[in-house]
Amino acid sequence: MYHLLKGLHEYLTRKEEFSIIIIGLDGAGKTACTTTSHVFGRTESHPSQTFLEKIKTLYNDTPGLEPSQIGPTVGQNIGKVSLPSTILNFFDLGGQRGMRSIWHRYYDDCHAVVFVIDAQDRERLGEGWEVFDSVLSAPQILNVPLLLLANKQDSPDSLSATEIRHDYETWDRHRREYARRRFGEDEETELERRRQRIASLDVMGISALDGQGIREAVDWLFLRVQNSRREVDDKSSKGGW
Ligand SMILES: Nc1nc2c(ncn2[C@@H]2O[C@H](COP(=O)(O)OP(=O)(O)OP(=O)(O)O)[C@@H](O)[C@H]2O)c(=O)[nH]1
Ligand SMILES: [Mg+2]
Repeated sequence: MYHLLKGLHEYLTRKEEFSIIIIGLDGAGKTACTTTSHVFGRTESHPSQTFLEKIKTLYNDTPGLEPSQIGPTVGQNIGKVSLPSTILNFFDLGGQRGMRSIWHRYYDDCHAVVFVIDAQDRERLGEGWEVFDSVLSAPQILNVPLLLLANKQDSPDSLSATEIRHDYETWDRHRREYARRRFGEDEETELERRRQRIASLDVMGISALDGQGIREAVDWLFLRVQNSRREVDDKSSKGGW
């Protein structure tokens, strides 16, 4: 009887779990972790305090670390945020060039993607957009909620979320014009698909250091993963798959 009641209680109070990956160029400010980094079985520790640590600090009451303790992520950092009905599992992936090739391994199982851009580093925006563009076009995550975060809003040199969106759209227009001159017209369906993806893209300004915008970003993720789960459930109950 005890086991039956325990099982029933666990069933009724169980939380839905979602996986969210945090990606972007090295130095964008994704990390924030005292958690361990797992590199194909090896375990290393890279303490730092930025986006992920700020989330953990705000939601889990764990204190963040000093910025001086930040180190580049090798592999991944993991953060778990427990909300009343939901658990969000964040996977912060290393953004150095050699690390980016592992991102796609997470695509199949993630429920949302966060791409962090350093809004104060104008020199690396172009490199950031090239990488962002390849993420945007990855077939496994075409229908997965995607949030672009313009980090480092505490810095007076930072571009705002609106300016960051504009910069990406300008970069994208130039890229398409260049490709058209070199290779001819893009396929219409591909163009339309990209247009829709970019039009529905949400861009938010945050500061991982002082915390501005972090709660709004987590709220956005919470709502979007719930909604896309509901859409999937609706489709499968209607035999849509
Ligand atoms: N001013 C300011 N600096 C920040 C912010 N977030 C991160 N930084 C700084 O940016 C640098 C890089 O931060 P990380 O969190 O290590 O960057 P990352 O994106 O995890 O980099 P990789 O692990 O190499 O992919 C550190 O020196 C941070 O202190 C922010 O919101 N504002
Ligand atoms: Mg990192």
